[in-house]
Amino acid sequence: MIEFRQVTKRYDSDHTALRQVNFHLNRGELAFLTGHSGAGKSTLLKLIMVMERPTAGEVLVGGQRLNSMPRRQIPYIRRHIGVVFQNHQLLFDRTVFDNVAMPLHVTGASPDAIGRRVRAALDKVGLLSKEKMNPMQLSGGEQQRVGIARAVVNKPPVLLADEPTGNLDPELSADIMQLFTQFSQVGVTVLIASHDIGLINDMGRRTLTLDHGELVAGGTPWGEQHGL
Ligand SMILES: Nc1ncnc2c1ncn2[C@@H]1O[C@H](COP(=O)(O)OP(=O)(O)OP(=O)(O)O)[C@@H](O)[C@H]1O
Repeated sequence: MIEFRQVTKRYDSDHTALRQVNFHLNRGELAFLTGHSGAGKSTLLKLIMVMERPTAGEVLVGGQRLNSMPRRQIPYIRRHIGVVFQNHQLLFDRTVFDNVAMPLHVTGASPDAIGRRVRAALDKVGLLSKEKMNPMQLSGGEQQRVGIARAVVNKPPVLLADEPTGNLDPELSADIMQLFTQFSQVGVTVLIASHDIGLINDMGRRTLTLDHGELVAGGTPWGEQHGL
Protein backbone atom coordinates (compact mmCIF):
# COMPACT_ATOMS: atom_id res chain seq x y z
CA MET A 1 0.00 0.00 0.00
CA ILE A 2 2.91 2.34 0.79
CA GLU A 3 6.19 1.67 -0.95
CA PHE A 4 9.50 3.55 -0.93
CA ARG A 5 12.06 2.52 -3.53
CA GLN A 6 15.55 3.87 -2.96
CA VAL A 7 14.11 7.20 -1.87
CA THR A 8 16.50 10.09 -1.25
CA LYS A 9 15.38 13.58 -0.23
CA ARG A 10 17.78 16.51 -0.22
CA TYR A 11 16.48 19.94 0.78
CA ASP A 12 19.75 21.58 -0.23
CA SER A 13 22.98 20.37 -1.76
CA ASP A 14 24.86 19.67 1.48
CA HIS A 15 22.02 18.22 3.57
CA THR A 16 20.36 14.87 2.94
CA ALA A 17 17.15 14.37 4.97
CA LEU A 18 16.52 10.82 3.67
CA ARG A 19 19.04 8.48 2.08
CA GLN A 20 18.05 5.52 -0.13
CA VAL A 21 15.08 4.48 1.97
CA ASN A 22 13.36 1.19 1.05
CA PHE A 23 10.27 -0.26 2.65
CA HIS A 24 6.88 -1.66 1.78
CA LEU A 25 3.84 -1.54 4.09
CA ASN A 26 1.00 -3.87 3.19
CA ARG A 27 -2.72 -3.22 3.33
CA GLY A 28 -3.89 -3.41 6.95
CA GLU A 29 -0.37 -3.22 8.38
CA LEU A 30 0.24 -1.00 11.42
CA ALA A 31 3.81 0.23 11.83
CA PHE A 32 5.72 2.85 13.80
CA LEU A 33 8.23 5.34 12.48
CA THR A 34 10.83 6.46 14.98
CA GLY A 35 14.23 8.12 15.26
CA HIS A 36 15.95 11.11 16.87
CA SER A 37 14.80 14.67 16.24
CA GLY A 38 15.82 15.62 12.71
CA ALA A 39 16.19 11.96 11.62
CA GLY A 40 13.72 12.49 8.77
CA LYS A 41 10.35 11.27 10.10
CA SER A 42 8.31 14.30 9.06
CA THR A 43 10.05 14.34 5.69
CA LEU A 44 9.07 10.71 5.10
CA LEU A 45 5.42 11.47 5.98
CA LYS A 46 5.44 14.59 3.74
CA LEU A 47 6.63 12.49 0.80
CA ILE A 48 3.63 10.17 1.26
CA MET A 49 1.27 13.18 1.42
CA VAL A 50 2.98 14.65 -1.69
CA MET A 51 3.81 17.79 0.29
CA GLU A 52 7.40 17.16 -0.81
CA ARG A 53 8.82 15.30 -3.80
CA PRO A 54 11.82 12.94 -3.61
CA THR A 55 15.16 14.01 -5.04
CA ALA A 56 15.71 10.43 -6.23
CA GLY A 57 13.85 7.13 -6.02
CA GLU A 58 10.16 6.44 -6.08
CA VAL A 59 7.21 6.66 -3.68
CA LEU A 60 4.08 4.60 -4.42
CA VAL A 61 0.73 4.70 -2.61
CA GLY A 62 -1.86 2.08 -3.57
CA GLY A 63 0.37 1.12 -6.50
CA GLN A 64 0.32 4.68 -7.89
CA ARG A 65 3.66 6.34 -8.55
CA LEU A 66 3.54 9.71 -6.84
CA ASN A 67 6.64 11.16 -8.52
CA SER A 68 5.09 11.48 -11.91
CA MET A 69 1.66 12.48 -10.65
CA PRO A 70 0.43 15.73 -12.20
CA ARG A 71 -0.21 18.55 -9.73
CA ARG A 72 -3.97 18.53 -10.40
CA GLN A 73 -4.23 14.91 -9.22
CA ILE A 74 -2.61 15.61 -5.85
CA PRO A 75 -5.86 16.61 -4.05
CA TYR A 76 -7.34 13.32 -5.23
CA ILE A 77 -4.52 11.20 -3.77
CA ARG A 78 -4.64 13.23 -0.52
CA ARG A 79 -8.27 12.24 -0.04
CA HIS A 80 -7.01 8.67 0.24
CA ILE A 81 -4.67 9.56 3.09
CA GLY A 82 -5.99 10.47 6.54
CA VAL A 83 -3.62 12.47 8.71
CA VAL A 84 -3.59 12.88 12.50
CA PHE A 85 -1.39 15.57 14.06
CA GLN A 86 -0.13 15.98 17.61
CA ASN A 87 -1.90 19.32 18.04
CA HIS A 88 -4.97 17.95 16.18
CA GLN A 89 -5.54 21.31 14.41
CA LEU A 90 -9.23 21.61 15.24
CA LEU A 91 -11.23 24.76 14.60
CA PHE A 92 -12.49 26.11 17.90
CA ASP A 93 -15.19 28.27 16.35
CA ARG A 94 -17.06 25.22 15.02
CA THR A 95 -18.79 22.25 16.59
CA VAL A 96 -17.28 18.78 16.84
CA PHE A 97 -19.64 17.70 14.03
CA ASP A 98 -18.48 20.49 11.70
CA ASN A 99 -14.82 19.78 12.40
CA VAL A 100 -15.24 16.13 11.44
CA ALA A 101 -17.36 17.05 8.39
CA MET A 102 -14.69 19.31 6.89
CA PRO A 103 -12.99 16.79 4.57
CA LEU A 104 -16.40 15.73 3.21
CA HIS A 105 -17.39 19.21 2.03
CA VAL A 106 -14.58 19.27 -0.53
CA THR A 107 -15.79 15.96 -1.99
CA GLY A 108 -19.25 17.41 -2.71
CA ALA A 109 -21.09 14.81 -0.56
CA SER A 110 -24.83 15.43 0.09
CA PRO A 111 -25.92 16.72 3.52
CA ASP A 112 -27.51 13.32 4.22
CA ALA A 113 -24.34 11.45 3.36
CA ILE A 114 -22.27 13.91 5.41
CA GLY A 115 -24.52 13.36 8.45
CA ARG A 116 -24.24 9.60 8.16
CA ARG A 117 -20.48 9.54 7.66
CA VAL A 118 -19.72 12.04 10.43
CA ARG A 119 -21.86 10.15 12.93
CA ALA A 120 -20.29 6.84 11.94
CA ALA A 121 -16.80 8.33 12.46
CA LEU A 122 -17.77 9.90 15.81
CA ASP A 123 -19.30 6.61 16.88
CA LYS A 124 -16.04 4.78 16.10
CA VAL A 125 -14.08 7.09 18.38
CA GLY A 126 -16.75 7.03 21.10
CA LEU A 127 -17.85 10.67 20.81
CA LEU A 128 -21.27 10.43 19.22
CA SER A 129 -22.92 12.16 22.18
CA LYS A 130 -20.62 15.20 21.86
CA GLU A 131 -21.27 16.18 18.25
CA LYS A 132 -22.85 19.53 19.13
CA MET A 133 -20.12 20.59 21.55
CA ASN A 134 -17.29 22.96 20.84
CA PRO A 135 -13.90 21.16 20.84
CA MET A 136 -12.76 23.61 23.50
CA GLN A 137 -15.17 21.92 25.94
CA LEU A 138 -13.45 18.55 25.46
CA SER A 139 -10.43 17.01 27.18
CA GLY A 140 -7.11 16.65 25.34
CA GLY A 141 -7.75 12.96 24.69
CA GLU A 142 -11.24 13.69 23.36
CA GLN A 143 -9.89 16.44 21.10
CA GLN A 144 -7.37 14.00 19.71
CA ARG A 145 -10.19 11.54 19.01
CA VAL A 146 -12.10 14.26 17.13
CA GLY A 147 -8.94 14.72 15.03
CA ILE A 148 -8.90 10.97 14.36
CA ALA A 149 -12.60 10.95 13.41
CA ARG A 150 -11.88 13.76 10.94
CA ALA A 151 -8.91 11.82 9.51
CA VAL A 152 -11.00 8.69 8.87
CA VAL A 153 -14.34 10.24 7.85
CA ASN A 154 -13.45 9.79 4.15
CA LYS A 155 -12.59 6.12 4.84
CA PRO A 156 -9.03 6.51 3.59
CA PRO A 157 -7.02 3.33 2.93
CA VAL A 158 -3.97 4.99 4.52
CA LEU A 159 -3.75 6.70 7.92
CA LEU A 160 -0.66 8.67 8.92
CA ALA A 161 -0.13 10.02 12.42
CA ASP A 162 2.60 12.45 13.49
CA GLU A 163 3.22 12.16 17.26
CA PRO A 164 -0.49 11.51 17.90
CA THR A 165 -0.01 10.85 21.62
CA GLY A 166 2.60 13.54 22.29
CA ASN A 167 0.45 15.43 24.79
CA LEU A 168 -1.44 12.51 26.30
CA ASP A 169 -0.89 10.42 29.41
CA PRO A 170 -0.13 6.68 29.03
CA GLU A 171 -3.71 5.54 29.56
CA LEU A 172 -5.15 7.89 26.92
CA SER A 173 -2.28 7.02 24.59
CA ALA A 174 -3.21 3.33 24.92
CA ASP A 175 -6.83 4.18 23.99
CA ILE A 176 -5.66 6.01 20.86
CA MET A 177 -3.44 3.03 19.93
CA GLN A 178 -6.41 0.72 20.33
CA LEU A 179 -8.33 2.86 17.84
CA PHE A 180 -5.48 2.73 15.34
CA THR A 181 -5.32 -1.06 15.80
CA GLN A 182 -9.04 -1.33 15.04
CA PHE A 183 -8.60 0.66 11.83
CA SER A 184 -5.76 -1.59 10.73
CA GLN A 185 -7.92 -4.66 11.43
CA VAL A 186 -10.41 -3.46 8.82
CA GLY A 187 -7.67 -3.01 6.23
CA VAL A 188 -6.36 0.52 6.79
CA THR A 189 -2.57 0.85 6.52
CA VAL A 190 -1.45 2.86 9.55
CA LEU A 191 1.94 4.55 9.98
CA ILE A 192 2.58 6.32 13.30
CA ALA A 193 5.57 8.62 13.82
CA SER A 194 6.47 8.60 17.50
CA HIS A 195 9.30 9.26 19.95
CA ASP A 196 7.55 7.27 22.66
CA ILE A 197 9.76 4.20 22.96
CA GLY A 198 7.69 2.78 25.87
CA LEU A 199 4.53 2.90 23.81
CA ILE A 200 6.25 1.45 20.74
CA ASN A 201 7.67 -1.43 22.81
CA ASP A 202 4.27 -2.12 24.39
CA MET A 203 2.67 -2.40 20.96
CA GLY A 204 5.28 -4.87 19.62
CA ARG A 205 4.69 -3.84 16.00
CA ARG A 206 7.01 -3.33 13.09
CA THR A 207 9.10 -0.22 13.67
CA LEU A 208 10.83 1.75 10.95
CA THR A 209 13.83 3.44 12.58
CA LEU A 210 15.53 6.41 10.95
CA ASP A 211 19.02 7.57 11.91
CA HIS A 212 20.31 10.68 10.14
CA GLY A 213 18.07 9.95 7.17
CA GLU A 214 18.95 6.26 6.88
CA LEU A 215 16.43 3.54 7.58
CA VAL A 216 18.45 1.40 10.00
CA ALA A 217 15.69 -1.00 11.10
CA GLY A 218 12.25 -2.18 9.97
CA GLY A 219 12.79 -1.61 6.25
CA THR A 220 12.16 -4.15 3.54
CA PRO A 221 15.44 -5.32 1.99
CA TRP A 222 15.68 -4.24 -1.64
CA GLY A 223 15.87 -7.82 -2.93
CA GLU A 224 12.87 -8.99 -0.89
CA GLN A 225 10.83 -5.99 -1.99
CA HIS A 226 11.37 -7.08 -5.57
CA GLY A 227 10.96 -10.81 -5.06
CA LEU A 228 14.63 -11.55 -5.72
N1 LIG B 1 11.73 22.45 4.40
C1 LIG B 1 12.97 22.16 4.76
N2 LIG B 1 14.03 22.82 4.24
C2 LIG B 1 15.29 22.52 4.61
N3 LIG B 1 15.60 21.52 5.48
C3 LIG B 1 14.60 20.84 6.03
C4 LIG B 1 13.23 21.11 5.71
N4 LIG B 1 12.45 20.24 6.40
C5 LIG B 1 13.29 19.47 7.13
N5 LIG B 1 14.57 19.83 6.91
C6 LIG B 1 15.77 19.19 7.51
O1 LIG B 1 15.72 17.80 7.19
C7 LIG B 1 16.12 17.00 8.32
C8 LIG B 1 15.00 16.04 8.70
O2 LIG B 1 13.92 16.79 9.25
P1 LIG B 1 12.53 16.15 9.67
O3 LIG B 1 11.63 17.29 10.05
O4 LIG B 1 12.08 15.24 8.61
O5 LIG B 1 12.96 15.32 10.96
P2 LIG B 1 12.08 14.64 12.10
O6 LIG B 1 12.67 13.28 12.31
O7 LIG B 1 10.65 14.72 11.74
O8 LIG B 1 12.38 15.56 13.35
P3 LIG B 1 11.44 15.92 14.62
O9 LIG B 1 11.28 14.66 15.41
O10 LIG B 1 12.26 16.95 15.35
O11 LIG B 1 10.16 16.48 14.07
C9 LIG B 1 16.46 18.00 9.43
O12 LIG B 1 17.85 18.20 9.42
C10 LIG B 1 15.74 19.27 9.03
O13 LIG B 1 16.43 20.41 9.46
